[in-house]
Amino acid sequence: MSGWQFGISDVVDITVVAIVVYFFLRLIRGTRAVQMLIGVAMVVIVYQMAQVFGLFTVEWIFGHFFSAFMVILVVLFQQEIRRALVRVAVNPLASGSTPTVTLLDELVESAFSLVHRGWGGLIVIERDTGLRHLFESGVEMNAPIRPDVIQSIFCPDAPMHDGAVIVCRDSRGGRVVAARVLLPLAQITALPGDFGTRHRAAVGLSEESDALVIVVSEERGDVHLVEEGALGEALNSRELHKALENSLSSMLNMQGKSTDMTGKA
Ligand SMILES: Nc1ncnc2c1ncn2[C@@H]1O[C@H](COP(=O)(O)OP(=O)(O)OP(=O)(O)O)[C@@H](O)[C@H]1O
Repeated sequence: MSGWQFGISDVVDITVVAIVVYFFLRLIRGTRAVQMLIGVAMVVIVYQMAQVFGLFTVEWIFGHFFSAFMVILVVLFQQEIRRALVRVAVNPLASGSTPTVTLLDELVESAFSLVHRGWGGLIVIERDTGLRHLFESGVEMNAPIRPDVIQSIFCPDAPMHDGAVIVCRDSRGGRVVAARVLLPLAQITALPGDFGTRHRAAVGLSEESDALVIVVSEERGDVHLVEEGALGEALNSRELHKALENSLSSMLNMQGKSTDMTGKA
């Protein structure tokens, strides 16, 4: 013990482990992975006790269980691992542009133009997590984000009204870069029973990425903003504008950029 030295590399070591544990716990908080983790912990405890008390057969069985442990962990936590990797693989170009007042206005007007027509819609706003892998399920396009464009996509008679549109920010505000995109669905238990697949798709994508999703309900005629796997309250246009502004400016994490969004000098 006397020869033990605590150096800068130990501080870095402990800090990195603490950060990894913190993000892991944050990632699995409130998910079924917590129950699975408790189950795994119980198996480990039983194995340790079998070793201490010399229970040969139990130790043998659990020893074989642990030889396949890594495979079991990957299978059990595949959803969480996928979500973590997608979040780590952030899009380095996405945060290069500022959401302008025009983008916020256009998003809000587009969503409520669907409400006024009694149509449903899903508008995904890409943030740091790249969503290009989802484009394959839909149709790539390059159109300005405007109420008439969004209406022409989500009109129930239009061939591309099913699925979601994806909006990317650019120097002029934002562009619709894909339509008719299929999103991953959240677990059926993630939402109250009166919400259907449109809302489940919004929650599903926001569980595995940092995208913001505006859901316009065809049935109820209300608008929700979905972020980090949580479906917020129904919002009016002012509330939606405020919520988008908050979420997009917190993503940029730069005070000065909110000036651009509000348009105030
Ligand atoms: N995986 C998915 N990805 C993207 N969009 C989807 C997905 N699944 C369903 N949708 C969209 O949701 C529509 C069906 O919505 P549904 O009525 O089942 O859900 P809902 O949540 O009750 O919505 P609403 O309140 O608008 O009725 C489909 O026509 C399709 O456009």
